[in-house]
Amino acid sequence: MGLLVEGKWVDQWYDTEKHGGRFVRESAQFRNWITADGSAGPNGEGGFEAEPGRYHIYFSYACPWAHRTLIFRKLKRLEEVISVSPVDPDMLENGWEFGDQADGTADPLFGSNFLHQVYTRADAHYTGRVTVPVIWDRKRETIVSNESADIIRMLNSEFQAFTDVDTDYYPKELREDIDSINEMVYHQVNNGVYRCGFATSQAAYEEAFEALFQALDELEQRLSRQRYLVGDTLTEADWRLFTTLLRFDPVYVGHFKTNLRRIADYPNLLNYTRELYQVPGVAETVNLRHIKRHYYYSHGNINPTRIVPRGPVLNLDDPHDRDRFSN
Ligand SMILES: N[C@@H](CCC(=O)N[C@@H](CS)C(=O)NCC(=O)O)C(=O)O
Repeated sequence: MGLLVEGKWVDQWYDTEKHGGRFVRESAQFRNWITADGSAGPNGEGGFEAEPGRYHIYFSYACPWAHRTLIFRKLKRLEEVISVSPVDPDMLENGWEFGDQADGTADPLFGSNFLHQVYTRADAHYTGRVTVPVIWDRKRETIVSNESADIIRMLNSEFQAFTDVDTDYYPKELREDIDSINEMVYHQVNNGVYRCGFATSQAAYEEAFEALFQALDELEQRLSRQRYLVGDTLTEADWRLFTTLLRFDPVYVGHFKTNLRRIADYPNLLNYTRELYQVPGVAETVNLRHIKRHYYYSHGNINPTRIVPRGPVLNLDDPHDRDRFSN
C-alpha cells in the first residue's frame, strides 16, 4: 500500500500519527462530471459528454465505494454503454494491481501492471492516493472522476439516452433527506468502519466504534418503521449503506474489530440487507471471495498471518420480511 508523490510511487501506510491515531480519509482529486450534453457538472471542467463506449470504470469487487458504481451500472442497465474491469483483490506494496487475462483482472485498456500507472497516464505529476473506483475517458485519455459518490449520480441521471431504465435514485423532491442521511451514514458507518479498523490508538478506535454503533442502532430503529432510509422509495442512500452492511459480518466484525453486534443481530438491518441483495442483478455484483481476500490478505499490519477466515454463513438469499411495509 502506498501513494504517488509527484508521479512517483512510494510504499507507505496511512499516517495516523499526526491525527492522534485516527484514520483520516483524503478527498478524491479527479472531480469532473460526465453530463448528458457535455456541460460542466457541479464542479470540475466540461467536455465529458455521455456517449456509449467512451468510458471505462476500474473497480475492485472488494471495495465498498467501487461496488456502488458497479451496482448503479447494473441497475441502470448500462452494461453495453460503460465497460468495467476489476483489479486484483490483493493490494500490496504496489497498491492496486492488475492480474492476467486468465483471472479476468488484466488492464484491458493499457495492459498496465498497477493502477498507479493509470493515474500517471492522466496526470504525470499526481500526488495522492491511488484509489478505486476510477472512471476513465477513452476520448480525452484521462480520469474523469475517482469519487464514487459523484460517479453513481452520473450513472443515475446522465446516460438516460442510452438506457430504458427510468428509475431515479436521487429524485429532486427527496434530495434534502437523501443528502442528510448520506452525511450521517458516510461519517459514522461507511467511513466509520475504516476509522475503527485503521485506528492506531485505543481512544481513536473507541471514538469511531461508539459513533458506528450509535448510527447502526438508529438505522435499525428507522428501518423498523419504514422500508427504506428515506420512506418507501429506494434511493441512492440505501445503495450507499448496502455495500458497507454486506461487508460487515464477513469482514469488519473481525478484521476491523467492529464487534459490538453483527448485522445478523439487527433484524431490520439484516432483512433490509437481504432485500437489497435480492434486487435483480445485484447479487451478480457481489464477490465475497474478493471481499474477504482483499481485507484479510492486504493489511499485513492488521492481520500478519494473512489467514482468511472461512465463515461466516450469511444466508443472503433467505426470505426477507420487508414486504410488510408495502400497501
Ligand atoms: N472517496 C473515494 C474513496 C475510495 C477508496 O478509498 N477506495 C479504497 C478501496 S476500498 C482504495 O482504493 N484505497 C487505496 C488507498 O487508500 O491507498 C470514493 O468513494 O470513491
